[in-house]
Amino acid sequence: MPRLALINTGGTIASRPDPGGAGLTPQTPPQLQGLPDVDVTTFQPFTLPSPHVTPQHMHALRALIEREAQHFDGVVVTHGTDTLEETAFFLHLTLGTHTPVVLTGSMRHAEELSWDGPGNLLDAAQVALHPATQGRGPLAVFGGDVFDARTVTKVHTTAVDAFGGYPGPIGRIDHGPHGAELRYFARPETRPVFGPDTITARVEILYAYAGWQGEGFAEAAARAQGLVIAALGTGNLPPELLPLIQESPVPVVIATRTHAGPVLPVYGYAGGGATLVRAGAVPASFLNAHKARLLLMILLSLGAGRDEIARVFRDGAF
Ligand SMILES: NC(=O)C[C@H](N)C(=O)O
Repeated sequence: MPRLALINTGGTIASRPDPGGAGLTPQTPPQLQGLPDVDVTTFQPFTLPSPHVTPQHMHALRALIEREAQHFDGVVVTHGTDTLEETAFFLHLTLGTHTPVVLTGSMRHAEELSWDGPGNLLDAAQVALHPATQGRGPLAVFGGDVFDARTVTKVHTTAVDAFGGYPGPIGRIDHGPHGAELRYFARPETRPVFGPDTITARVEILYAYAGWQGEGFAEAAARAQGLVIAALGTGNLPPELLPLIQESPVPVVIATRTHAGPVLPVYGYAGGGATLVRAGAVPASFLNAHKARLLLMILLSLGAGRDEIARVFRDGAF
């Protein structure tokens, strides 16, 4: 019998209206239905709405998976959708296990007619136990789409089809006359594994906008060990930011607030991406700001200096 570890962490997939409370809260972990021939062992490291999940929770989840995965053929993590992509990417960066790990959740709760928890959980379990999932690192499964942890992102606040991210899913699971059919559109890749003992570094994100004069930059640079800026377009900023980045006491990574495409240092006007890179900033490649933050936190927690940080982001070594 295939053995599956089901790790429940909270989110809407575990939520119901709180009697006497203000709204939904995580209460009851979901149960896997539809796979009677699978031996399921359940873990519950925490029960949180995902806006309460921190990198320390991700680190604890990683330790649990590293410890337990060897006893299982697949691991499914149920998680709130708001920060699911951050936990998925943290696990992508830090998990060394070869056992497939799949994250899923739901957009509707168990008392709604459109409850999408059981279907997503079944899909996630079938993906995790499928031989073609071997060697792919942590994945996210939602609405039948299978996503890479590096690119997956929540693209809708309420739709059941809430996950996307350029360039889209790397696989698809459907249920045909012969049962589950899983297809991948890309081959597995090897990836480096980063293994910090603890997550000690503080990294903050600043969000750029037309007319930003750098408000908040100095304060953030004084209390953090690294900064990520969700910049404009290909990674450009208003001119007032250029001297701040030049003199920044901490590494600055430039991501984009645009929803797809790389950060590319092409513009040479003050604050243009080429001038920011010349001033020492590091382009985040295709990572969104909150994933770039996790990578920077992990690198800083491992003691990486500016050159090593720049190399990892530049080479896409993640
Ligand atoms: N659909 C969800 O799971 C959203 C919820 N707020 C959470 O992330 O915990």
